[in-house]
Amino acid sequence: MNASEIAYRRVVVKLGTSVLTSGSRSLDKAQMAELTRQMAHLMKAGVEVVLCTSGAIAAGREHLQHPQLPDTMASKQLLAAVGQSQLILAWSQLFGIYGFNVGQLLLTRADLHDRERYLNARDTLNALLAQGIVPIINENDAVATQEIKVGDNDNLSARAALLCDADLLILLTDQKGLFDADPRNNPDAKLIPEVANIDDSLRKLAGGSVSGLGTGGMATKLEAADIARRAGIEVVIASGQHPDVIKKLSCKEAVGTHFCAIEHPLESRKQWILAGPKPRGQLVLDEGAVNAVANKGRSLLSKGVVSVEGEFERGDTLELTDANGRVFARGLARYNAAAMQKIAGKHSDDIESLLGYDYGDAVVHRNDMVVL
Ligand SMILES: Nc1ncnc2c1ncn2[C@@H]1O[C@H](COP(=O)(O)OP(=O)(O)O)[C@@H](O)[C@H]1O
Ligand SMILES: N[C@@H](CCC(=O)OP(=O)(O)O)C(=O)O
Repeated sequence: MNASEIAYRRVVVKLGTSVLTSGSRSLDKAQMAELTRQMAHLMKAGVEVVLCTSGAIAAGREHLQHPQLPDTMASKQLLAAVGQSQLILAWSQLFGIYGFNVGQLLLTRADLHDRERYLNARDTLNALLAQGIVPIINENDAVATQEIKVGDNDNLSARAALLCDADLLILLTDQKGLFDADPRNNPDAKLIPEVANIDDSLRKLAGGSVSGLGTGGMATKLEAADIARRAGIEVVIASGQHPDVIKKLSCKEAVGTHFCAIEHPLESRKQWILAGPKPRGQLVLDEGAVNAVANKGRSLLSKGVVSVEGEFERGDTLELTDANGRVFARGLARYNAAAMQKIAGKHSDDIESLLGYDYGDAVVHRNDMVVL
Protein backbone atom coordinates (compact mmCIF):
# COMPACT_ATOMS: atom_id res chain seq x y z
CA MET A 1 0.00 0.00 0.00
CA ASN A 2 1.29 3.32 -1.03
CA ALA A 3 0.61 6.37 1.19
CA SER A 4 -0.80 8.30 -1.77
CA GLU A 5 -3.53 5.65 -2.24
CA ILE A 6 -4.90 6.15 1.27
CA ALA A 7 -8.02 8.26 1.30
CA TYR A 8 -8.35 8.85 5.07
CA ARG A 9 -6.46 10.53 7.88
CA ARG A 10 -8.11 9.09 11.01
CA VAL A 11 -9.91 5.76 11.08
CA VAL A 12 -11.90 4.03 13.83
CA VAL A 13 -11.93 0.23 13.50
CA LYS A 14 -14.60 -1.63 15.48
CA LEU A 15 -14.10 -5.36 15.91
CA GLY A 16 -17.14 -7.32 17.06
CA THR A 17 -17.03 -10.39 19.27
CA SER A 18 -18.03 -12.38 16.19
CA VAL A 19 -14.78 -11.36 14.46
CA LEU A 20 -12.56 -11.74 17.51
CA THR A 21 -13.75 -15.25 18.26
CA SER A 22 -14.44 -16.34 14.65
CA GLY A 23 -17.66 -17.79 16.01
CA SER A 24 -15.85 -20.00 18.56
CA ARG A 25 -15.85 -19.91 22.38
CA SER A 26 -12.43 -18.27 22.62
CA LEU A 27 -10.44 -15.38 21.18
CA ASP A 28 -9.03 -16.22 17.77
CA LYS A 29 -5.47 -14.95 18.30
CA ALA A 30 -4.46 -15.64 14.70
CA GLN A 31 -7.32 -13.47 13.48
CA MET A 32 -6.41 -10.74 15.98
CA ALA A 33 -2.78 -10.90 14.79
CA GLU A 34 -3.83 -10.57 11.17
CA LEU A 35 -6.05 -7.56 11.88
CA THR A 36 -3.27 -5.96 13.95
CA ARG A 37 -0.91 -6.41 11.01
CA GLN A 38 -3.34 -4.52 8.79
CA MET A 39 -3.89 -1.71 11.32
CA ALA A 40 -0.13 -1.38 11.92
CA HIS A 41 0.41 -1.17 8.19
CA LEU A 42 -2.05 1.69 8.00
CA MET A 43 -0.36 3.52 10.86
CA LYS A 44 3.06 3.10 9.27
CA ALA A 45 1.57 4.76 6.19
CA GLY A 46 0.61 7.80 8.32
CA VAL A 47 -3.04 7.06 9.20
CA GLU A 48 -4.16 7.42 12.83
CA VAL A 49 -6.09 4.37 14.01
CA VAL A 50 -8.46 4.05 16.98
CA LEU A 51 -9.52 0.51 17.88
CA CYS A 52 -12.90 -0.17 19.43
CA THR A 53 -12.74 -3.76 20.61
CA SER A 54 -15.45 -6.06 21.88
CA GLY A 55 -14.62 -9.47 23.29
CA ALA A 56 -14.05 -8.78 27.00
CA ILE A 57 -16.88 -11.05 28.11
CA ALA A 58 -15.84 -13.79 25.67
CA ALA A 59 -12.21 -13.48 26.85
CA GLY A 60 -13.33 -13.72 30.49
CA ARG A 61 -15.26 -16.92 29.82
CA GLU A 62 -12.28 -18.41 28.05
CA HIS A 63 -9.79 -17.39 30.76
CA LEU A 64 -11.95 -18.88 33.54
CA GLN A 65 -12.49 -22.00 31.42
CA HIS A 66 -16.18 -21.49 30.83
CA PRO A 67 -17.42 -21.46 34.43
CA GLN A 68 -21.04 -22.21 35.32
CA LEU A 69 -22.35 -18.84 36.48
CA PRO A 70 -25.88 -17.59 37.04
CA ASP A 71 -27.25 -15.60 34.11
CA THR A 72 -27.04 -12.24 35.89
CA MET A 73 -25.57 -8.81 35.35
CA ALA A 74 -23.05 -9.52 38.13
CA SER A 75 -21.76 -12.59 36.25
CA LYS A 76 -21.27 -10.54 33.07
CA GLN A 77 -19.46 -7.87 35.07
CA LEU A 78 -17.22 -10.49 36.63
CA LEU A 79 -16.43 -11.98 33.19
CA ALA A 80 -15.76 -8.52 31.76
CA ALA A 81 -13.45 -7.62 34.66
CA VAL A 82 -11.38 -10.75 34.06
CA GLY A 83 -11.63 -10.64 30.28
CA GLN A 84 -10.84 -6.98 29.71
CA SER A 85 -7.38 -7.37 31.22
CA GLN A 86 -6.71 -10.42 29.02
CA LEU A 87 -8.00 -8.55 26.00
CA ILE A 88 -5.84 -5.46 26.49
CA LEU A 89 -2.83 -7.67 27.22
CA ALA A 90 -3.36 -9.46 23.91
CA TRP A 91 -3.70 -6.17 21.98
CA SER A 92 -0.71 -4.68 23.74
CA GLN A 93 1.44 -7.67 22.78
CA LEU A 94 0.21 -7.71 19.20
CA PHE A 95 0.71 -3.97 18.57
CA GLY A 96 4.07 -4.24 20.37
CA ILE A 97 5.32 -6.50 17.56
CA TYR A 98 5.10 -3.45 15.29
CA GLY A 99 6.56 -1.04 17.83
CA PHE A 100 3.27 0.59 18.84
CA ASN A 101 2.11 1.27 22.38
CA VAL A 102 -1.56 1.07 23.28
CA GLY A 103 -3.69 3.12 25.71
CA GLN A 104 -6.93 1.81 27.19
CA LEU A 105 -10.12 3.89 27.44
CA LEU A 106 -13.06 2.21 29.14
CA LEU A 107 -16.11 4.39 28.67
CA THR A 108 -19.77 4.39 29.63
CA ARG A 109 -22.60 6.61 28.56
CA ALA A 110 -22.05 8.62 31.72
CA ASP A 111 -18.71 9.76 30.27
CA LEU A 112 -20.50 11.05 27.20
CA HIS A 113 -23.59 12.44 28.93
CA ASP A 114 -21.95 15.44 30.46
CA ARG A 115 -20.50 17.81 27.87
CA GLU A 116 -17.44 18.48 30.02
CA ARG A 117 -16.62 14.78 30.48
CA TYR A 118 -17.23 14.28 26.76
CA LEU A 119 -14.64 16.95 26.00
CA ASN A 120 -12.22 15.38 28.52
CA ALA A 121 -12.51 12.00 26.81
CA ARG A 122 -11.90 13.77 23.50
CA ASP A 123 -8.73 15.38 24.87
CA THR A 124 -7.39 12.01 26.06
CA LEU A 125 -8.06 10.40 22.70
CA ASN A 126 -6.34 13.23 20.87
CA ALA A 127 -3.38 13.17 23.26
CA LEU A 128 -2.85 9.44 22.66
CA LEU A 129 -3.07 9.87 18.90
CA ALA A 130 -0.66 12.81 18.98
CA GLN A 131 1.92 10.51 20.62
CA GLY A 132 1.39 7.72 18.08
CA ILE A 133 -0.23 5.51 20.74
CA VAL A 134 -3.16 3.34 19.67
CA PRO A 135 -6.29 4.19 21.70
CA ILE A 136 -8.16 0.97 22.50
CA ILE A 137 -11.76 1.53 23.54
CA ASN A 138 -14.38 -0.72 25.08
CA GLU A 139 -17.39 -0.14 27.29
CA ASN A 140 -16.56 -0.26 30.99
CA ASP A 141 -18.67 -3.41 31.38
CA ALA A 142 -17.22 -4.31 34.78
CA VAL A 143 -18.88 -1.36 36.51
CA ALA A 144 -21.52 -0.08 34.11
CA THR A 145 -25.12 -0.80 35.01
CA GLN A 146 -27.77 -0.96 32.31
CA GLU A 147 -28.80 2.59 33.17
CA ILE A 148 -25.42 4.14 32.36
CA LYS A 149 -24.36 1.87 29.49
CA VAL A 150 -24.14 2.74 25.84
CA GLY A 151 -25.08 -0.93 25.56
CA ASP A 152 -23.30 -2.06 22.42
CA ASN A 153 -19.97 -1.40 20.81
CA ASP A 154 -21.41 -0.38 17.44
CA ASN A 155 -22.91 2.71 19.06
CA LEU A 156 -19.82 3.14 21.23
CA SER A 157 -17.55 3.12 18.16
CA ALA A 158 -19.70 5.79 16.48
CA ARG A 159 -19.29 7.98 19.60
CA ALA A 160 -15.54 7.32 19.47
CA ALA A 161 -15.49 8.34 15.81
CA LEU A 162 -17.26 11.60 16.70
CA LEU A 163 -15.01 12.20 19.68
CA CYS A 164 -11.82 11.94 17.66
CA ASP A 165 -13.22 13.52 14.50
CA ALA A 166 -12.46 10.45 12.38
CA ASP A 167 -13.17 10.42 8.68
CA LEU A 168 -13.88 6.68 8.39
CA LEU A 169 -15.59 4.20 10.72
CA ILE A 170 -15.06 0.53 9.85
CA LEU A 171 -17.44 -1.95 11.52
CA LEU A 172 -16.03 -5.44 11.05
CA THR A 173 -18.32 -8.36 11.70
CA ASP A 174 -19.03 -11.95 10.66
CA GLN A 175 -21.09 -11.06 7.56
CA LYS A 176 -19.97 -9.44 4.32
CA GLY A 177 -22.03 -6.35 5.12
CA LEU A 178 -25.68 -5.36 5.36
CA PHE A 179 -27.95 -7.71 3.42
CA ASP A 180 -31.56 -7.19 2.41
CA ALA A 181 -32.45 -9.88 5.02
CA ASP A 182 -30.47 -11.66 7.72
CA PRO A 183 -28.29 -14.08 5.70
CA ARG A 184 -28.28 -16.57 8.59
CA ASN A 185 -31.94 -17.30 7.94
CA ASN A 186 -32.21 -16.27 4.28
CA PRO A 187 -29.76 -17.98 1.93
CA ASP A 188 -30.98 -15.80 -0.96
CA ALA A 189 -30.30 -12.53 0.86
CA LYS A 190 -28.36 -10.00 -1.20
CA LEU A 191 -25.58 -7.68 -0.08
CA ILE A 192 -26.39 -3.96 -0.22
CA PRO A 193 -23.16 -2.37 -1.48
CA GLU A 194 -24.04 1.31 -1.04
CA VAL A 195 -26.43 3.19 1.26
CA ALA A 196 -27.17 6.85 0.57
CA ASN A 197 -29.84 7.32 3.23
CA ILE A 198 -30.86 5.46 6.38
CA ASP A 199 -34.62 5.34 6.66
CA ASP A 200 -37.30 3.16 8.25
CA SER A 201 -37.45 0.75 5.31
CA LEU A 202 -33.71 0.07 5.65
CA ARG A 203 -34.01 -0.30 9.44
CA LYS A 204 -36.62 -3.02 8.88
CA LEU A 205 -34.01 -5.12 7.04
CA ALA A 206 -31.58 -5.03 9.92
CA GLY A 207 -32.17 -7.72 12.50
CA GLY A 208 -30.61 -8.36 15.89
CA SER A 209 -27.81 -10.76 16.74
CA VAL A 210 -28.77 -14.42 16.68
CA SER A 211 -25.33 -15.92 17.23
CA GLY A 212 -25.43 -15.42 20.99
CA LEU A 213 -21.96 -13.88 20.68
CA GLY A 214 -22.59 -10.31 19.52
CA THR A 215 -24.83 -7.57 20.89
CA GLY A 216 -27.31 -5.81 18.66
CA GLY A 217 -26.69 -7.39 15.25
CA MET A 218 -27.18 -5.14 12.23
CA ALA A 219 -29.77 -2.97 14.00
CA THR A 220 -27.13 -1.33 16.22
CA LYS A 221 -24.68 -1.11 13.30
CA LEU A 222 -27.27 0.97 11.43
CA GLU A 223 -27.77 3.22 14.48
CA ALA A 224 -24.01 3.70 14.61
CA ALA A 225 -23.79 4.40 10.88
CA ASP A 226 -26.57 6.97 11.16
CA ILE A 227 -24.85 8.87 13.96
CA ALA A 228 -21.45 8.83 12.28
CA ARG A 229 -22.59 9.85 8.82
CA ARG A 230 -24.50 12.82 10.24
CA ALA A 231 -21.17 13.99 11.59
CA GLY A 232 -19.64 13.74 8.11
CA ILE A 233 -17.92 10.40 8.73
CA GLU A 234 -18.02 7.64 6.11
CA VAL A 235 -18.97 4.21 7.43
CA VAL A 236 -18.40 0.69 6.13
CA ILE A 237 -19.76 -2.60 7.45
CA ALA A 238 -17.64 -5.48 6.20
CA SER A 239 -16.37 -8.94 7.07
CA GLY A 240 -13.32 -9.22 9.30
CA GLN A 241 -12.37 -12.32 7.30
CA HIS A 242 -12.12 -10.52 3.98
CA PRO A 243 -8.42 -10.56 2.96
CA ASP A 244 -6.70 -7.22 3.66
CA VAL A 245 -10.09 -5.66 4.44
CA ILE A 246 -8.73 -2.71 6.46
CA LYS A 247 -6.09 -1.89 3.87
CA LYS A 248 -8.58 -2.11 1.02
CA LEU A 249 -11.18 0.06 2.75
CA SER A 250 -8.66 2.74 3.56
CA CYS A 251 -7.90 2.94 -0.17
CA LYS A 252 -11.65 3.24 -0.93
CA GLU A 253 -11.92 -0.21 -2.49
CA ALA A 254 -15.54 -1.36 -2.62
CA VAL A 255 -15.84 -4.01 0.09
CA GLY A 256 -18.98 -4.64 2.18
CA THR A 257 -21.66 -1.97 2.64
CA HIS A 258 -20.60 1.65 2.32
CA PHE A 259 -22.61 4.49 3.89
CA CYS A 260 -22.03 7.93 2.40
CA ALA A 261 -21.36 10.74 4.83
CA ILE A 262 -23.89 13.56 4.67
CA GLU A 263 -22.64 16.64 2.89
CA HIS A 264 -23.29 19.26 5.54
CA PRO A 265 -22.36 17.62 8.83
CA LEU A 266 -23.76 18.74 12.14
CA GLU A 267 -21.68 21.14 14.18
CA SER A 268 -19.85 19.60 17.17
CA ARG A 269 -22.37 20.57 19.85
CA LYS A 270 -25.26 19.11 17.86
CA GLN A 271 -23.26 15.91 17.31
CA TRP A 272 -23.02 15.67 21.06
CA ILE A 273 -26.78 16.21 21.49
CA LEU A 274 -27.32 13.30 19.11
CA ALA A 275 -24.67 10.97 20.45
CA GLY A 276 -23.99 11.90 24.06
CA PRO A 277 -26.81 12.16 26.55
CA LYS A 278 -29.47 9.53 27.07
CA PRO A 279 -32.94 11.05 26.52
CA ARG A 280 -34.72 11.58 29.84
CA GLY A 281 -38.17 12.27 28.48
CA GLN A 282 -40.43 12.77 25.50
CA LEU A 283 -42.63 15.59 24.23
CA VAL A 284 -45.52 14.67 21.95
CA LEU A 285 -46.20 17.51 19.50
CA ASP A 286 -49.30 18.52 17.58
CA GLU A 287 -49.24 18.55 13.78
CA GLY A 288 -48.46 22.25 13.45
CA ALA A 289 -45.51 22.04 15.82
CA VAL A 290 -44.15 18.93 14.06
CA ASN A 291 -44.25 20.82 10.78
CA ALA A 292 -42.67 23.97 12.25
CA VAL A 293 -39.81 22.04 13.87
CA ALA A 294 -39.18 19.37 11.20
CA ASN A 295 -39.68 21.41 8.06
CA LYS A 296 -39.34 25.10 8.89
CA GLY A 297 -36.34 25.16 11.19
CA ARG A 298 -38.28 26.70 14.10
CA SER A 299 -37.84 26.33 17.84
CA LEU A 300 -40.51 24.40 19.75
CA LEU A 301 -43.05 26.59 21.58
CA SER A 302 -45.13 25.43 24.54
CA LYS A 303 -48.34 25.80 22.53
CA GLY A 304 -47.44 22.85 20.28
CA VAL A 305 -46.75 20.39 23.13
CA VAL A 306 -49.59 17.91 23.56
CA SER A 307 -48.11 15.75 26.31
CA VAL A 308 -45.01 15.41 28.44
CA GLU A 309 -43.43 12.14 29.53
CA GLY A 310 -40.51 11.38 31.86
CA GLU A 311 -38.76 13.01 34.77
CA PHE A 312 -36.25 15.49 33.45
CA GLU A 313 -34.41 18.61 34.48
CA ARG A 314 -33.73 21.75 32.50
CA GLY A 315 -30.81 20.93 30.14
CA ASP A 316 -31.64 17.21 29.85
CA THR A 317 -32.12 15.65 26.44
CA LEU A 318 -35.64 15.03 25.19
CA GLU A 319 -37.07 13.17 22.24
CA LEU A 320 -39.70 14.98 20.19
CA THR A 321 -42.36 12.76 18.68
CA ASP A 322 -45.42 13.14 16.49
CA ALA A 323 -48.87 11.88 17.50
CA ASN A 324 -47.96 8.38 16.27
CA GLY A 325 -44.97 8.20 18.57
CA ARG A 326 -42.41 8.58 15.78
CA VAL A 327 -39.29 10.27 17.18
CA PHE A 328 -38.24 12.93 14.67
CA ALA A 329 -35.97 15.21 16.68
CA ARG A 330 -33.86 15.45 19.83
CA GLY A 331 -33.17 18.54 21.84
CA LEU A 332 -32.33 20.01 25.23
CA ALA A 333 -35.16 20.96 27.59
CA ARG A 334 -35.37 24.62 28.59
CA TYR A 335 -37.88 23.75 31.36
CA ASN A 336 -37.97 20.81 33.75
CA ALA A 337 -40.69 18.16 33.58
CA ALA A 338 -42.97 19.74 36.21
CA ALA A 339 -42.83 23.14 34.51
CA MET A 340 -43.26 21.58 31.08
CA GLN A 341 -46.45 19.85 32.28
CA LYS A 342 -47.85 23.18 33.42
CA ILE A 343 -47.14 25.10 30.20
CA ALA A 344 -47.86 22.34 27.65
CA GLY A 345 -50.49 23.56 25.18
CA LYS A 346 -50.39 27.10 26.61
CA HIS A 347 -49.37 30.29 24.86
CA SER A 348 -45.78 31.52 25.40
CA ASP A 349 -47.11 34.81 26.82
CA ASP A 350 -48.66 32.88 29.72
CA ILE A 351 -45.44 31.14 30.84
CA GLU A 352 -44.48 33.78 33.40
CA SER A 353 -47.90 33.85 35.04
CA LEU A 354 -48.15 30.04 35.09
CA LEU A 355 -44.66 29.41 36.49
CA GLY A 356 -43.67 32.67 38.17
CA TYR A 357 -40.57 32.81 35.94
CA ASP A 358 -39.79 32.68 32.26
CA TYR A 359 -36.76 31.07 30.55
CA GLY A 360 -37.95 32.24 27.13
CA ASP A 361 -40.58 31.34 24.57
CA ALA A 362 -38.83 28.25 23.24
CA VAL A 363 -39.27 25.12 25.34
CA VAL A 364 -36.67 23.46 23.08
CA HIS A 365 -34.59 26.01 21.21
CA ARG A 366 -33.56 25.51 17.61
CA ASN A 367 -29.88 25.84 18.57
CA ASP A 368 -30.25 22.95 21.01
CA MET A 369 -32.04 20.63 18.61
CA VAL A 370 -31.24 17.99 15.99
CA VAL A 371 -33.93 17.00 13.51
CA LEU A 372 -33.44 13.33 12.60
N1 LIG B 1 -29.87 -7.58 7.24
C1 LIG B 1 -28.81 -8.19 7.81
N2 LIG B 1 -27.64 -8.31 7.12
C2 LIG B 1 -26.57 -8.92 7.70
N3 LIG B 1 -26.57 -9.44 8.94
C3 LIG B 1 -27.70 -9.36 9.68
C4 LIG B 1 -28.87 -8.72 9.15
N4 LIG B 1 -29.84 -8.75 10.10
C5 LIG B 1 -29.30 -9.36 11.17
N5 LIG B 1 -28.01 -9.74 10.93
C6 LIG B 1 -27.17 -10.45 11.91
O1 LIG B 1 -26.20 -9.58 12.48
C7 LIG B 1 -25.12 -10.40 12.94
C8 LIG B 1 -23.89 -9.53 13.22
O2 LIG B 1 -24.09 -8.79 14.41
P1 LIG B 1 -23.52 -9.26 15.82
O3 LIG B 1 -23.87 -10.69 16.06
O4 LIG B 1 -23.94 -8.26 16.83
O5 LIG B 1 -21.94 -9.25 15.55
P2 LIG B 1 -20.73 -8.40 16.08
O6 LIG B 1 -20.16 -9.19 17.21
O7 LIG B 1 -19.80 -8.36 14.91
O8 LIG B 1 -21.21 -7.04 16.48
C9 LIG B 1 -24.94 -11.38 11.82
O9 LIG B 1 -24.34 -12.57 12.26
C10 LIG B 1 -26.36 -11.59 11.30
O10 LIG B 1 -26.94 -12.81 11.75
N1 LIG C 1 -18.41 -4.67 25.61
C1 LIG C 1 -18.74 -6.05 25.29
C2 LIG C 1 -19.18 -6.19 23.84
C3 LIG C 1 -20.49 -5.55 23.53
C4 LIG C 1 -20.85 -5.64 22.05
O1 LIG C 1 -21.45 -4.74 21.49
O2 LIG C 1 -20.43 -6.73 21.37
P1 LIG C 1 -20.44 -6.88 19.77
O3 LIG C 1 -21.84 -6.82 19.24
O4 LIG C 1 -19.82 -8.20 19.55
O5 LIG C 1 -19.60 -5.78 19.21
C5 LIG C 1 -17.52 -6.95 25.49
O6 LIG C 1 -16.38 -6.47 25.42
O7 LIG C 1 -17.70 -8.16 25.68
